[in-house]
Amino acid sequence: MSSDPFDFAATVRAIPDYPKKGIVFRDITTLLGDARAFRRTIDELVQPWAGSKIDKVAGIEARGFIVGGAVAHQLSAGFVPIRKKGKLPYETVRVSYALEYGIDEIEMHVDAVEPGERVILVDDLIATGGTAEGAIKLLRGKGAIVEAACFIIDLPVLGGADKLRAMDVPVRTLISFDGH
Ligand SMILES: O=P(O)(O)OC[C@H]1O[C@H](OP(=O)(O)OP(=O)(O)O)[C@H](O)[C@@H]1O
Ligand SMILES: Nc1ncnc2[nH]cnc12
Repeated sequence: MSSDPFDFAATVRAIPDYPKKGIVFRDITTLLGDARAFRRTIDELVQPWAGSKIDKVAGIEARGFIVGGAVAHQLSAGFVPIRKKGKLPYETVRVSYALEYGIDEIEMHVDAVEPGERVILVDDLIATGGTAEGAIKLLRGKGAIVEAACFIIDLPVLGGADKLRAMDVPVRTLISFDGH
């Protein structure tokens, strides 16, 4: 991997007032569509674990599937989908998580991880951390060891990364944006 600095933030598109007024939506489709940026993003996210034994990568629906699938391939690990409720076909475990307004639920197949397996959680973005916190509860509930949580984008003003660190999960992010 080359060590020249790469401006990851410049490859993410900002959409003001989407999906509602006051939110600046951080659109990663521009990063994903740029072959060099996508490659560099995945290389950079996995860098601390290159060569170490990670059993599985868990990705959160929907954008976490794209990033997590690539990370799993890169680490020669299995992939575990964590989905919004009602989407997985087999028996699941389910957890509620806080949204900005209200609550929702995410699920994982009961047999997706084995006790003691080393897992990295991946999503495109961490905001309040509610979704990732729920995913960590699902993984730990089945005995997995959550080695780290990785996100392309952090919105630090919303405190999500600090929330995960308080759960003893190391957090890796590549870009920080002010505001939300
Ligand atoms: O840290 P949080 O406050 O929990 O927010 C972060 C989550 O929000 C976004 O997903 P979204 O819920 O919009 O779902 P989508 O990927 O299916 O569009 C993002 O991809 C994360 O999964
Ligand atoms: N500002 C934002 N941009 C993209 N996805 C998000 N999920 C939560 N906040 C977001």
